[in-house]
Amino acid sequence: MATSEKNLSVYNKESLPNCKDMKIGFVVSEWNEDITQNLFQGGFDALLDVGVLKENIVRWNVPGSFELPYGCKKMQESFDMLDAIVAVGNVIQGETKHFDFVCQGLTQGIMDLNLKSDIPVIFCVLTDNTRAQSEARSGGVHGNKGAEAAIAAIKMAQLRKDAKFYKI
Ligand SMILES: Nc1c(NC[C@H](O)[C@H](O)[C@H](O)CO)[nH]c(=O)[nH]c1=O
Ligand SMILES: CC(=O)[C@@H](O)COP(=O)(O)O
Repeated sequence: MATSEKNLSVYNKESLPNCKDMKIGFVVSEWNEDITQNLFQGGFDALLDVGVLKENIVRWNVPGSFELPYGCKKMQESFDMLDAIVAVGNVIQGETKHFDFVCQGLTQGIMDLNLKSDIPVIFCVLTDNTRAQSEARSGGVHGNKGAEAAIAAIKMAQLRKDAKFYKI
C-alpha cells in the first residue's frame, strides 16, 4: 500500500500498551528544517496523546540526515534508559546523485544500529522526489510520518520490554 492510500497520522490508541513510563528520544536533522520540525511535532504530539510524559522525551539536533546514525548512536550511549529513539530527517532529490548516497548511508547506518544495539531506532526519514511530497507527508494531505514513527517507537519499545521479560 502506498502512502497516498493511507493517512500516516491515524492510529488505534486502544491497541497500544501503557506508555506512561516510556522514555523516547528524538534525533532531528536540521536540513529542510521546516519539514523536520513538522515531523518532530507530529511525533511529539502523538506521544503525549497516547500517554507518554513530556519530561520523558528528549531531543537532539544534527546538521543533516547523513549525521542521524551518529547522533542516534551517541544518544543510545548517553541515555541508556531510553526505550526507543526516533531518527527524523528529510532528504529531497536535487540535481546530482548526492541524494542516493545520503539516503543509502543513513538507511544502512540506522539499520546497523537496530541490529547491533539494544535500543530500537525508528526510521522517520522522508526520502522524496519533490518538496511537495515531503510537505504532504509531514502534516499535509497524507498525514504526518512523525506520528506514524512515534507509534512505531511505542510498539518497538514494548516488544523490547516483552523480549527481556521472556529472556531466561
Ligand atoms: N541534501 C540534503 C542533505 N544533505 C546534507 C547531508 O545530510 C550531510 O549533512 C552533509 O553531507 C554533511 O555530512 N541532508 C538532508 O538531511 N536532506 C537533504 O535534502
Ligand atoms: C539530497 C541532497 O544532498 C541534495 O538535495 C543536494 O542537492 P544537489 O544534488 O543538487 O547538490
